[in-house]
Amino acid sequence: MSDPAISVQNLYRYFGPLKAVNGLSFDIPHGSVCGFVGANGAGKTTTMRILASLDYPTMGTAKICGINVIHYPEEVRRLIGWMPDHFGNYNHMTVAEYLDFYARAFGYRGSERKQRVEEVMEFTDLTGLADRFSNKLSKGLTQRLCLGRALLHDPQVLIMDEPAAGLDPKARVELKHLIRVLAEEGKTIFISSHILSELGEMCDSLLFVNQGRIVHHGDAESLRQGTDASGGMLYDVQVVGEPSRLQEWCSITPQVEFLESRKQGARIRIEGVEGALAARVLSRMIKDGLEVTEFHREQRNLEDAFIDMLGRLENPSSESGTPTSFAPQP
Ligand SMILES: Nc1ncnc2c1ncn2[C@@H]1O[C@H](COP(=O)(O)OP(=O)(O)OP(=O)(O)O)[C@@H](O)[C@H]1O
Repeated sequence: MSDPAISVQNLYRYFGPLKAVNGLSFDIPHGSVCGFVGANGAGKTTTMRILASLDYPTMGTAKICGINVIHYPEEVRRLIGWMPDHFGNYNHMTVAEYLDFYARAFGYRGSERKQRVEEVMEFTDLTGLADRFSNKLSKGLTQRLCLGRALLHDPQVLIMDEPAAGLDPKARVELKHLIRVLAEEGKTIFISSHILSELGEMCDSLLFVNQGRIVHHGDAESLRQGTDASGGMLYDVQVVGEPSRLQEWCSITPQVEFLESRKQGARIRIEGVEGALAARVLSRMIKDGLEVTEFHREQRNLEDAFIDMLGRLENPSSESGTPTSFAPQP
């Protein structure tokens, strides 16, 4: 059986006392797209930098297509395309010159180099901008240029750190399209992002990391369903008058949690997944004098699932599934 495209085993990276990566293990099969998700400071960039052979782990192993990144960084660099979250640019270098410079660094010569630069500009839709100064591009075009640079040597594995950060919706759609095309070509893509809804659409699997540890590895659908089953149902509730009354009511009512204020109400969670329980909660709200104008169930999205997961980590007792019962009121 062939080695996974990316394999990380018991990976640790300490910065003094700070455990930025704290025992990560995961495999990503060839030809799949894996989203790497976590709060700021969770250890994503550090992990990706190790995989890109730019940093050493304190302990553990990381392999690309079976090749150890610590022992064989040169070989690994031939296999990966690295798109960092921030990258340097040069004054007075056009798009074509910029790509040509990197193609030369990758060892391409003569007509092969020219052809490779043209192919990459075509793929990233930069051909019409070949003579533009590379440091004068919009954020979206700059990201496409950075992707082009990462693709010059036609790598099997792409590691992308927050490629969609700071992009407007149109540029995000364009980037997503390019990632989809690369995935269809069979490349393995490991991508970090804070925009979970977009990752859910394009990734075969999602890897959630918190404080340097993996808290979930699975597909987006199972995450939505799994969290749904244990994390209850979400409702949008609109009321007449002060929404703060609704918040107070939630704080004294078992099995109901206030999640966030909204213009005329709030988003709340009702524990359990039975419709009958939601009906009892609504009836109790009304009996308790809240003037409810709207009450409807909301679809859980990946952000909800992630926040829930973090909440359960911080408060493991809420995972037990044995909350105080919400008894029907006489
Ligand atoms: N070179 C370094 N020296 C000291 N601490 C570092 C260094 N690099 C990262 N850290 C710390 O390690 C932790 C993990 O950082 P990392 O950049 O990997 O997180 P991240 O998940 O990528 O966060 P973000 O989403 O904000 O980019 C953070 O607390 C960060 O401050």
